[in-house]
Amino acid sequence: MEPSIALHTDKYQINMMYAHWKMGTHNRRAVFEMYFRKLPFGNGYAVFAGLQRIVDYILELRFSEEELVYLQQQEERYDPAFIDELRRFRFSGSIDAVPEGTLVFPNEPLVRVEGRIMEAQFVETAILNMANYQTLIATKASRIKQVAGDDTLLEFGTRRAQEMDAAVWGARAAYVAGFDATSNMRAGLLFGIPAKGTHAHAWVQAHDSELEAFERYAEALPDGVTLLVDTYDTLGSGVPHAIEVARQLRAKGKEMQAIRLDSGDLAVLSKEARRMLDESGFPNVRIVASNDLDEHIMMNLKAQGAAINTWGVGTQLITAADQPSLGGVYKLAAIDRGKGYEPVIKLSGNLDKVTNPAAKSVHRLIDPDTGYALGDYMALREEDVSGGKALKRIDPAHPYVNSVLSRYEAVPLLRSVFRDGKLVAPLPNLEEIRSYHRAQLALFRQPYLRKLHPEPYPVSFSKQLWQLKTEMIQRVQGPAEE
Ligand SMILES: Nc1ncnc2c1ncn2[C@@H]1O[C@H](COP(=O)(O)OP(=O)(O)OP(=O)(O)O)[C@@H](O)[C@H]1O
Ligand SMILES: O=P(O)(O)OC[C@H]1O[C@H](OP(=O)(O)OP(=O)(O)O)[C@H](O)[C@@H]1O
Ligand SMILES: O=C(O)c1cccnc1
Repeated sequence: MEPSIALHTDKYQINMMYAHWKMGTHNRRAVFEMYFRKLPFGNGYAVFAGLQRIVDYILELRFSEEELVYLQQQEERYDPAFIDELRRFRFSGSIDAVPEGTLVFPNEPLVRVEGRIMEAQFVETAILNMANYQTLIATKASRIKQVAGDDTLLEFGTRRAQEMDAAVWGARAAYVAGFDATSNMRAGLLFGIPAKGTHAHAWVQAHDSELEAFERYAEALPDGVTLLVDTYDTLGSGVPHAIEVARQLRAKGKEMQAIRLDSGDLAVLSKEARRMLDESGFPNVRIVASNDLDEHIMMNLKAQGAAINTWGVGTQLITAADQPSLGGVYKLAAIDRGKGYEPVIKLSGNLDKVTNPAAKSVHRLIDPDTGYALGDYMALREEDVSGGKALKRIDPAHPYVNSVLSRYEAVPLLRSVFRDGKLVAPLPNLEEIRSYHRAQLALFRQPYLRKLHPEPYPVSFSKQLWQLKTEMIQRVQGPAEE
């Protein structure tokens, strides 16, 4: 039994919603922004993903009778009139977000939610849940894609994924970042991702001999068959038997597509298998490799001259094994308590955790001569950044480092998704997102993209944003003593 998704939230959101309602402040307008503070995997960029699911969630957001009954049973003993308020609850606010597939950087607002505080606060948990996971997996997939280059990438992670949602949305995030197909049929059906598969060791084990298993498989699925050759002895029996079946197929006018290696030294085995296939007249039979692969092992295998054309990547990708979470946060930036928006700030002993006040914009500044991105620029939302006037750029970590830029094109990263509860326009489809992502990569010089020790990409503040932040910090802290 799956109730609706409205209670996919932390209880404290309901409690804050209730307290606002009780105090009569629930209709105050507020602006929240989602961002992350630190890039995952030591990468130089992240790939934003998760917006499609956020949009689906917002469109569906309403409390079912079952959920309302459950709320009434809580120890908080919410007022029945509040339960009635929730019965009418719909998201009526506005959302601006960075398109999926965009390369994004620390501290930039990626999703901005504006509306009645009881709505804008409430959606925090679900938005973070979706954007954090999908952005993490898209970023991991992008690193793997960098190593794979033009080789084919298959997403094999479902069996090791953190349950069903992670499997399908992770498969989608991987596809956004350049994977070519997934083994998950449901992801194929839901999102139109090409679905591909070979066979398991069990198929071979279920027959009296490996050759018989291969023959039967090729008989059943003669078009584009891939045979798993490592059940018993990869070079001693698996590859020779696959070659024999490739010959039988050719006699019937068909071509075997590939063999798959799933254990042992993938460099040595792939090179030797390649030689055997080539010498037998099958230079077009591809070699698929799998076995706990990630971008590091793949790079190593390439350095060893492995003859692998297709990479099946599961566990390490779908669980983001080397960094299993992205620390995206959702923070209040401004609130209207009756006199228009007031910016708010949160201080912290940890300076990285001090928030950036006010509703903000973020623009990508492009060099009109080269077409390359020069840096991103965060400003107050009402500042005009498009006008082509000289921009003073302040490095927020080192404010004494500032520069003025006069020749640039400014591309706003946040695009309108919902206005007053209505979806502004349909989101791009998955193929459009993939090609947009490729175009995004092409905007960046290689030093920002390299996997190891990338050059930090500059994200600067406008003078007004910097002044507001410093003034607010001083105001909250009080005057410094001499
Ligand atoms: N030439 C290579 N260089 C670096 N890493 C490799 C090489 N060949 C395989 N690997 C990786 O090393 C790890 C080896 O795993 P392990 O030795 O446990 O596999 P295996 O014993 O051969 O196979 P399995 O345990 O699945 O039967 C895997 O992650 C694999 O992708
Ligand atoms: O290794 P991954 O990147 O997660 O890719 C998926 C793995 O799933 C299958 O293995 P299986 O579940 O049969 O387990 P095993 O090969 O590890 O024994 C397949 O043979 C791959 O090795
Ligand atoms: O199709 C395959 O070869 C496959 C699918 C999922 C996991 N491992 C392998």
